[in-house]
Amino acid sequence: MDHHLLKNFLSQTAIFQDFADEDLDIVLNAAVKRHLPKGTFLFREGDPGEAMYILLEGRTRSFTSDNQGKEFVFMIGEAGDVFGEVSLIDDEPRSWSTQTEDDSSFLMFSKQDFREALGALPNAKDQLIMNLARMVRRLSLTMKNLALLDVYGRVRALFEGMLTEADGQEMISEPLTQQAIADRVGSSREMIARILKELVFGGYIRLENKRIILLQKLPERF
Ligand SMILES: Nc1ncnc2c1ncn2[C@@H]1O[C@@H]2COP(=O)(O)O[C@H]2[C@H]1O
Repeated sequence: MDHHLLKNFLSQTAIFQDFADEDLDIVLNAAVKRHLPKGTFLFREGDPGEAMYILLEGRTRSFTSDNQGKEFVFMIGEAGDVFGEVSLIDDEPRSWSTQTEDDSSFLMFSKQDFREALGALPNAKDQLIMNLARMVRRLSLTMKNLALLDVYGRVRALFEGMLTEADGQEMISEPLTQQAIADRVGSSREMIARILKELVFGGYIRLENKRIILLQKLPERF
């Protein structure tokens, strides 16, 4: 992407959407473009925060894990999402790990450039606060689902948030393994295998190359 396309891209991200043209130049001049192959860690939970990233292309997975390797995936990041600003704001370690799911490219801002750009751009702080507010809301919803829904309810909420329409069919076009579903709802692969089997048996879904086709609305309860 050249400078003009990058500016256009930034102006459509949640964090830089209302920036004046010359402010976007300041932001871009502070950034370095990085390409990271699939499976690269942007950072690991507990690392010191050295940089902030904006995803240009590709996908990321943000998660926390225990020392047995069990993971809980908080979010799948897409183009325009921001990663790593929290540690640059509060100087505390990274709150979770983020890894690329595909070959991905980013704009990277070092801690120092991030702070200088913030100082030079009066509305940057407001936008960051808005972004933090979105994070809190997202986290509240995740907590609510974990606390109040059973595993089937969390699977249903996950699927409903991922459904898209293609060729007159509702489906989840992102290929999902049973383990990936388990990691996103805080359950085990075995439990997810059981739920999927019952949903197929009940005529609610069809599985096709790790993709899920919705045949009828998922039941409230299971
Ligand atoms: N609740 C959340 N919703 C979305 N993104 C988050 C949330 N919590 C943390 N992050 C992002 O994940 C990053 C992990 O490293 P940092 O703590 O530096 O900065 C964090 C944010 O960019």
